[in-house]
Amino acid sequence: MIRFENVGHRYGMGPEILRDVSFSLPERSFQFLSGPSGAGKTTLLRLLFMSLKPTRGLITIFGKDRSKITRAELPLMRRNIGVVFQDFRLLDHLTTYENVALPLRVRGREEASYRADVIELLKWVGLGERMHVLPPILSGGEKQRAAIARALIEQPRILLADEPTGNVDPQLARRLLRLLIELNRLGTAVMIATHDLGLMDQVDARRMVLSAGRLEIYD
Ligand SMILES: Nc1ncnc2c1ncn2[C@@H]1O[C@H](COP(=O)(O)OP(=O)(O)OP(=O)(O)O)[C@@H](O)[C@H]1O
Repeated sequence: MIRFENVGHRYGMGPEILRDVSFSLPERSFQFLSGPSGAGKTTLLRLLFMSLKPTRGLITIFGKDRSKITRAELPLMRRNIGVVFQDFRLLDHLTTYENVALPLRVRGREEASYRADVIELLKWVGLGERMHVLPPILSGGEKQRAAIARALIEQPRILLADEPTGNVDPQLARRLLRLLIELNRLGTAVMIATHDLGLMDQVDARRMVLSAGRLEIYD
């Protein structure tokens, strides 16, 4: 589904942050991405989401050469990639329901065509009772689940989550992890970037570890 071959990245004239990174992400796979702070996890996620271009190497995303994907093609390609950012990026003036529905609204879909899907997804992440609340009133864990629902509303083939359990207590972190495992069971590939060793120990999944710009994979 996605392949990196000898990918390197540097910001401007700075040092190479990622070096000779090679891996493939199969359909329906589940993996953790870890490594010390500053190791390049967010950079790797940005390359996957196509918000950065690699400075060298080859990336193939859904069968297409990344270097040949035009700006005009990006929105359509990105519908296959759900992202949960570290800071959630929910819009405070929209309700939870409206935040989750936003990607569809932006695309010009009629509300009647998606309303039931948004409600079902909100119930699935456990926010059925919170859908008319504004994000500033949600708890950290509820915001996290709202961000996950928004990332999933277009039924992406892969979900990328950057430190999804960074701001929640261990019990909530376990619940979120169960949600992501269930999502994976239903067919979506999942990549979780995290420092949290305790979280990784709860699942027997592939570990991709970045250190000093290089990637080691433990299957
Ligand atoms: N836009 C940028 N311009 C220049 N340097 C950057 C930029 N973004 C990140 N870096 C540098 O690239 C390196 C890797 O950063 P990145 O955010 O990918 O690491 P990370 O593993 O996600 O870290 P953390 O776990 O702390 O979030 C760091 O040294 C960082 O300072």
